[in-house]
Amino acid sequence: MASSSSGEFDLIARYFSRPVRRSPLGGGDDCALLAPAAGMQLAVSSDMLVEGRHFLSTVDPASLGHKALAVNLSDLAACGAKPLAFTLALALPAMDGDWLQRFSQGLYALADAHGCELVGGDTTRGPLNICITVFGEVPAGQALLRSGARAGDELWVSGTLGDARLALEVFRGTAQVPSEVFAAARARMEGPTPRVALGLALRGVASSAIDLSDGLAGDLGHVLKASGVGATLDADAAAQCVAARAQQPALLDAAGWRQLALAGGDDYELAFTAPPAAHEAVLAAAQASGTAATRIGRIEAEPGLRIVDGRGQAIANERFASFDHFG
Ligand SMILES: Nc1ncnc2c1ncn2[C@@H]1O[C@H](COP(=O)(O)OP(=O)(O)O)[C@@H](O)[C@H]1O
Ligand SMILES: Cc1ncc(C[n+]2csc(CCOP(=O)(O)OP(=O)(O)O)c2C)c(N)n1
Ligand SMILES: [Mg+2]
Repeated sequence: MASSSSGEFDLIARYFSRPVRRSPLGGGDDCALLAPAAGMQLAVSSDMLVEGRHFLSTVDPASLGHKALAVNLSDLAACGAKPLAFTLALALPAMDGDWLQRFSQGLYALADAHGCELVGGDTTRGPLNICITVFGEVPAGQALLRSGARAGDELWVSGTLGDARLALEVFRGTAQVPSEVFAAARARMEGPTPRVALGLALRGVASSAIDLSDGLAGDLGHVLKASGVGATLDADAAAQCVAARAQQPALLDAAGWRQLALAGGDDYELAFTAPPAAHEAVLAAAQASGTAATRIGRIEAEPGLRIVDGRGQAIANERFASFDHFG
């Protein structure tokens, strides 16, 4: 009907209709048109954020706009793909101009930072739900895959781990931390930084990569399975990557820090493998992209994930369960 239609299309025109420059056709027609450069493959990935499951109803809409795109760009980063464009499918409980203004601000700020254009989407009324599909490009045959890890490779992780989970536990009332620790952890939970530059720099260097959303131990399992290999993971090396630990070392015991790092979730860092001969090239890629890279283990021929402490002793009595929507 005309009245509800004009509301819907007015909303799209007002908040989600900037002109596109890099794509032949953006929103407004039945399809958008993309034109990846010659010799490039399209990398495509979707991730959805659902209120109450992926974010709290109290989150700043600008942060939500940022995070909805960030978790998707993180998948492009894991493939070594350069962001091109994205679509936005949105279910909204009501037309709230202030909310939309702030959401689109956060969304476009990250999109602009990566030269990634909004080229279309869908808008309906319903429980708050945001689904983005990103499109990137990567030279044919050069995408970083989960299946490329080989025995003898070093295992690396970017950035920091576990801080988003720490903030979530504070929100849930199950952890208490000093206010400056909470502020930093909350920034990681609500505003993850997709490691796009690192992913690009790792093309031709890393043998495999994955982005970390459900938790390091579980996500690493996908790489091991896809590659037909196993690994030894130094849980204490990974636990050194929790930023809150540097701020407040006595907040948790060693097992607590390991739990955050290996089973926290919501990290949006890259775990990747590379042959030892590429060790210096990995460090150079990390430096060139302004991202920390920490070596946390080694790939082995024997299948399975062996989790050890800093002295190489097996950790048998700790469970590192990853996030599972139906687990
Ligand atoms: N509903 C679906 N239909 C088809 N493929 C799906 C669906 N849900 C997930 N997948 C695929 O399953 C794989 C694992 O999904 P997921 O764990 O969400 O990956 P990621 O952590 O990279 O977002 C991905 O390759 C994804 O494309
Ligand atoms: C309110 C709330 N509850 C729980 C979490 C933690 N959390 C929700 S989904 C998720 C895993 C990642 O989400 P998923 O949909 O599995 O992303 P994908 O693996 O597909 O990238 C985590 C750690 C959160 N961020 N906010
Ligand atoms: Mg997904």
